Amino acid sequence: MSSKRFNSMRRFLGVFVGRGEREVRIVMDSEKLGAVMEDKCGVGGGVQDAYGEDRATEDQPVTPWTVSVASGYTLLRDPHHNKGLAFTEKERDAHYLRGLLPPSVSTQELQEKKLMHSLRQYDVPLHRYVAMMDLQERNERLFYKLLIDNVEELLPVVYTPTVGEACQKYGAIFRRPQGLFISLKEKGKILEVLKNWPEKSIQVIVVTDGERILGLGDLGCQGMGIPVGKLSLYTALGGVRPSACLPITIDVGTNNENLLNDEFYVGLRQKRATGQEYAELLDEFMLAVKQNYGEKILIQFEDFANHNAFELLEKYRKTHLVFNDDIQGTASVVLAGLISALKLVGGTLADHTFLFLGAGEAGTGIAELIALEISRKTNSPVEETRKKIWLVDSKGLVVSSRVESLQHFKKPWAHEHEPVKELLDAVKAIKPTVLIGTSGVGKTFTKDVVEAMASFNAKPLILALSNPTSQSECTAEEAYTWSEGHAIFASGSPFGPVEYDGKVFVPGQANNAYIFPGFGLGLIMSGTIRVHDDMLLAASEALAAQVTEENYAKGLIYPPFSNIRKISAQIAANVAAKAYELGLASRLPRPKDLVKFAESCMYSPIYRSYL
Ligand SMILES: O=C([O-])CC(=O)C(=O)O
Ligand SMILES: [Mg+2]
Repeated sequence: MSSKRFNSMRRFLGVFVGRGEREVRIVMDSEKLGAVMEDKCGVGGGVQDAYGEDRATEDQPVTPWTVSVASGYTLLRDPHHNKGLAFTEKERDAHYLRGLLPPSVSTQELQEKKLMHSLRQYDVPLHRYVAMMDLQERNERLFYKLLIDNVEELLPVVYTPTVGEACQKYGAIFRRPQGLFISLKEKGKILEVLKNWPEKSIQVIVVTDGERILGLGDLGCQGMGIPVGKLSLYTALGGVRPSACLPITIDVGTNNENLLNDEFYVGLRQKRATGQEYAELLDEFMLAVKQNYGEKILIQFEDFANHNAFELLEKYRKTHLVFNDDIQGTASVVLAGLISALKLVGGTLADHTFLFLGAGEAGTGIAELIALEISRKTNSPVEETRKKIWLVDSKGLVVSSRVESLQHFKKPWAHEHEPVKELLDAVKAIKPTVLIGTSGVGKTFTKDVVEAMASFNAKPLILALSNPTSQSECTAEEAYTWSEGHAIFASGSPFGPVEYDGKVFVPGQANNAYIFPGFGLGLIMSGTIRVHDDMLLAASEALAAQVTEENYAKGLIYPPFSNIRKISAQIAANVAAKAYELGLASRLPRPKDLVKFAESCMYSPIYRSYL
């Protein structure tokens, strides 16, 4: 066939395939489809489509309606392949784009420059968020290139804290689905719902039921912003390709009266299902996910309320590759900060006394991992090492006289002590060297609390972890001012540098965003089938090792996010190494240099040539 004739055929060869009433047009391009790529990392792999994207593998054939090789106007509307003005002259000829674009040809760098310029025109953070979501829906590679190259500036836009406001207003800003909504209406049909998602080679799912979105409480179905944001970070920070990431929101109703009465609310208008009804939906979901994507699919639980978070993790960690970011990711990032802080405060972890405000997923998760690390390092039983760790909840210090009425996850922390109601009194009684806020309640580290910490510690370690910024236990400025410049401070939401007494302090961001992208990459690239607590310790150690003398000099206990891909590769390598050591990694033979391997697996957002 002459190439001219072939080209015109390619343009018009619309093949209709369908299942049931569903029909989708596929444009066949036999010249370019089918270059088999080595499935090197398990992160990409499979067959490349006409534009070099990774598609189905032999194990996971593409169902007919998902192959779409676009050209012309459709190509400009396809966010996975669109390059906008960066289509070259030759590409414009080859893909029927002539006349559909203005004459100027741009580079990806120039596009970035223009976008950063226009983003900076918006004063309202939510407007920047919406602009970034629009970009993601228009030109995915440019979105990731921009995010990777400007990570410190854009993380607070697509992630915490702005994503919190986006969830609160999700009904008003919803445009197009960025993930799957699985509600009680889909009970009995979840496997079918999963098949509706256009991408088939999914490697990581972030799922929420919206009951505890950051420190903002029950946002029901509007919690979708969280899985979407977390998975953007999986790609930007951890290098997992976007088409392998699936955000899911499970909607079992909401107890948030404001949302139930909001005419723009997008979720089910009913009170939350609980008990057996909830458990059955989750069971069906977990089963369907494994059935559809196989044993090695990573499921990250995010922002579930305490009672469900612990139960789901406990239940499914034996049968699935599951990771709870709020319990385990937060624990790992905080432990990393504590390990690196030892360089500034001296001693070993075992020499310190820890007091938490907040005894939920984050608080008890961190406490348990600290106890485990000390137990490993000192060869003492974890029941012993827990004794230097104290928790305060809404009723006061967690003590043994309260044990009967405590939720099960608080019981291990009910030590012998007389009852103490207020945080300030607990600080004075316990005299902790480290104070950690995980209660989701803002402004609880008062001037008195911080002053008390500074009165018996030369360098009090203060971590205000609750998100978003409005829920932070104190601000960076408050911590430095009230401790007269002595505090070592880090927070879950970002704060800018603070000048106190002629010195500039740079607060670190103790956010699980440091951990989960690299952690997930490590699991995926090694084909790990179960998460083990020792992998969390391995991730913490890798992160702590990335803090430099220059960072310490500024009071930082975390490395800057600008190096995050390098850091993620180190975390991934340490996690994978531990998985191999524990016999939980299925990719054999083990790659020799795991750091290099992790780097080689990472998705690059640089445009590909379509010629
Ligand atoms: O999303 C974040 O910034 C950290 C986190 O997991 C939470 O606060 O629930
Ligand atoms: Mg979370």
